[in-house]
Amino acid sequence: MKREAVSPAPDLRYLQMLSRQYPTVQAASSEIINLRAILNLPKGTEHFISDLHGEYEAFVHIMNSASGVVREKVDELFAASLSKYDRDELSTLIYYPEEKLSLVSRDKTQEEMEEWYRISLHRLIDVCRLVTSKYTRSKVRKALPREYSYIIDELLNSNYEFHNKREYYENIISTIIDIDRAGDFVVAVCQLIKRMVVDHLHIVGDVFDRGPRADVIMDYLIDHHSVDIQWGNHDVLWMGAATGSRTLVATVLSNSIHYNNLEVIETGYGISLRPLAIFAHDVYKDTDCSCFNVKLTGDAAKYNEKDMMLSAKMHKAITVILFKLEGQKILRNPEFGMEDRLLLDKIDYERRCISIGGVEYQLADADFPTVDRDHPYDLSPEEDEVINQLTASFQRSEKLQKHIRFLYSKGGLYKVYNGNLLLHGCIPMASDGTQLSFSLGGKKRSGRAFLDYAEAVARQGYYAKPGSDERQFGMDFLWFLWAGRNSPTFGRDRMTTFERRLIKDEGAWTEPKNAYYTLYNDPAVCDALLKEFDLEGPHCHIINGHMPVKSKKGESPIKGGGRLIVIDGGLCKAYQPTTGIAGYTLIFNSECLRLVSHKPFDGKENAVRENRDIASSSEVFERMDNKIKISETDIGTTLQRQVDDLKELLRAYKTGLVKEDHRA
Ligand SMILES: O=P(O)(O)OC[C@H]1O[C@](O)(COP(=O)(O)O)[C@@H](O)[C@@H]1O
Ligand SMILES: [Mn+2]
Repeated sequence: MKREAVSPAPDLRYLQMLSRQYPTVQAASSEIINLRAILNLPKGTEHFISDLHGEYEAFVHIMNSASGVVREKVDELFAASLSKYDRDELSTLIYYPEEKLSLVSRDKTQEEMEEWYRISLHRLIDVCRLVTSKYTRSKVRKALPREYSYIIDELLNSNYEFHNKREYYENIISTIIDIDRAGDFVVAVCQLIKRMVVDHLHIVGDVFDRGPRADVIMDYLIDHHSVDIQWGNHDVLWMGAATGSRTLVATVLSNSIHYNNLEVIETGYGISLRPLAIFAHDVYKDTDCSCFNVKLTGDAAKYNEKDMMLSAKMHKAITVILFKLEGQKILRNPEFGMEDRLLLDKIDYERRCISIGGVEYQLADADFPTVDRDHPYDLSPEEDEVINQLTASFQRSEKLQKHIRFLYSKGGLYKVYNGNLLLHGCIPMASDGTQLSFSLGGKKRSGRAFLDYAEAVARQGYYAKPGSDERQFGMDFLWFLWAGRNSPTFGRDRMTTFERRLIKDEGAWTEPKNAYYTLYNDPAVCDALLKEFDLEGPHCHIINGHMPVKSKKGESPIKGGGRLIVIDGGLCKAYQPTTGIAGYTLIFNSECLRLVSHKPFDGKENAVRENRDIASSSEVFERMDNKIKISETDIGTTLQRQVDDLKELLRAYKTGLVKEDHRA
C-alpha cells in the first residue's frame, strides 16, 4: 500500500482552531501518544460483498456469521475443549441470540437455564475478548452497548487467572443472572462480537431487484457502523425511479412484476399498484399477454389462473409504457448514440415481424392496443395518467426516499480504499485495449474522468432543481447508467428487453459484453487501469461485482494474474444455477486476502434450529509480506497527518505563536 507524501505545514489559523480542541501541551501530547498507539495496531478487517439482489435472509445470515469468521473464532478458542455440536450451538447463538434464547429456554427448568446462562456467558465473554483484542480499549468502549458498557468493559478486562479477580468476575455473572438480565446481556455481548469482527463493510453494488426484500437490506445497512456502497446498475435504476424518472419507474415495475417480486414495492415501500392493475385490466382485457407471463417460483406457484392473467396484463401494460418512454429518452439524447435501439417504430404489423441489425425476426406478439402506429413513442392519455400516478407514489414513499438518500450519501460509482479500486460494472474499454470515450455533455471523456463525470451527473439527477434542464439530464443519465451502451454500471452493448419479451429466437437476445470483460484477464491491462487511480504495487486490486462467476464451469473469480477479483458469486437465487454457489465474501485483514464462498441459505428457521451455516470453502489467495498496520492504511494516512499537525501545534505552544489555555 502507498502512503501519501508528508502533508504541508498547517497555517496559523488552522493551528488556532486545533488549539481549541487541544488547549494545552499536555492535551496535544496525550493525543499524539494515543494516535501513535493506534497507528501501530493491525489494520481492521474489511469485508466485500456484492450483488445482494434483495436476498435479505441470506445477507443477514452472512452479516451475522461475518461470512464464517465468527465460527473461526469459536473454533480457535474451543476446538480442543468443546464438541462440534457445542461449537455449532455457540456460533448460532452469536448469529441469532434472540431466536436461539427462546428456543433453548422452551424446555429447560429455571435451574437448568441458569446453568446454561452461566456457561454461555463465560464462553461469549471469551469470544468477545478474542475479537476485541486487536483494538484499542477506547475503540472497544465506543462500540459497547450503553446499558452494559461498564459491565462488559470490566468482564473483558478482568484477568480471570488472578484469584481475587475470579471471584469478582463470577460475582458479576451471577448477579446478571439473579436480576434476570441474562437474556438481554447475552444479546448485547453477541452484538458486540459481530460488531468487532468486521471493521468495515464494502457493498460492491446491486442491493436491489430479483430477490424479495431489498428494503430490509437497506434498513440493515443504514444501521451498520461502517459501510460504503458502489452503485450497481440495479441501484441506479431505483435511484432514478425515486428521483421521479418515469422511464425508470416503468423499468422497476416491469422487472418486479416479471419476477413476481412485489412485496418490496407494496409492503416495503407502500407503493400501491392499484392504478396499474385497473388500467391493465381495462385496456388489455382482450389482448394476448402470454409473452408477458411472470416467473413463478416457491410460494407463488400457488397463484391462481386469474391472478396470473392479471399479472401478465400488468407486465405487458407497463412494459409497453417502458418501450415508449425509453424511445423518448433515446430521441431526446442523440449523444447517447442509441438510435439503433428505437424498435417500436420498426414493427411490420402486417407480417408480424421486425428487422434488427439487418436480421428479420418473427414477432411472437404484435398486439399493442395503446401504440399509435404513426406516433409509436407517444403515451396514450390513460398511460400518461397511470405512469404519473405511479411515479408520484415512488416520490412520496418516505422509506424509499430515505434509502435512496443513503445510497447517495454512502455511495458512488467507484471507490479507492486501502490500495483497492472497487466498482460494480466496468471501466468501459474498446476491443483494441484503449479506454472507450463517451461524448456526453458536449465533451469527450474516458476512464476515471468519465466515471467522475458520470457520478456528478447521477447526483444532479437527484439534487438539481426539479423541472430544471440539469435535473432532466441527470435523470436521463441515470437511465443511461442503467441500460446505456457500454455504461460503466451496465457494461453491455445493449439491453434486449424488447427482444426477450417479443421474439422467440434467442439469437436476438444477446447482449454483447464490453471488451473490459475479456481484457481484464491481462495483468498489464489491470495494472494500467489501477495506475489511473493512483494505485501501484503488488497488493493493489480491482474488485468487481456484476457478472456472476460460473464457478460450476470452472471459472475462477480471480482474473488478471490476481490483479482483479470478481465477487459476484450468485447470492441471488436466480443466478445460483449458473454459478453453482451462493455468493462470495472477500475478506481483507491484516495478514491476507481470502475469498469465502457460500452455500445456498435455506432459511433462518433451519439456521436457528439446526445450526445450519453457509460458509463453505475459504481460499487465501494473497498473503501480505508483513502484518499490515493501521499506519499503512488510508485511515493511517489521515491519523499520521493529525500527528504531524499536533506536533506543529506543540511547536507553536513552545514558541508562543499560539498560547495555551489552561482554563479550558
Ligand atoms: O430475465 P430477464 O428479466 O429478461 O432479465 C435479463 C436482463 O437482466 C439483465 O441481465 C440485467 O441484470 P443483471 O445486471 O443483474 O445481469 C439485462 O442485461 C437483461 O436484459
Ligand atoms: Mn449488476
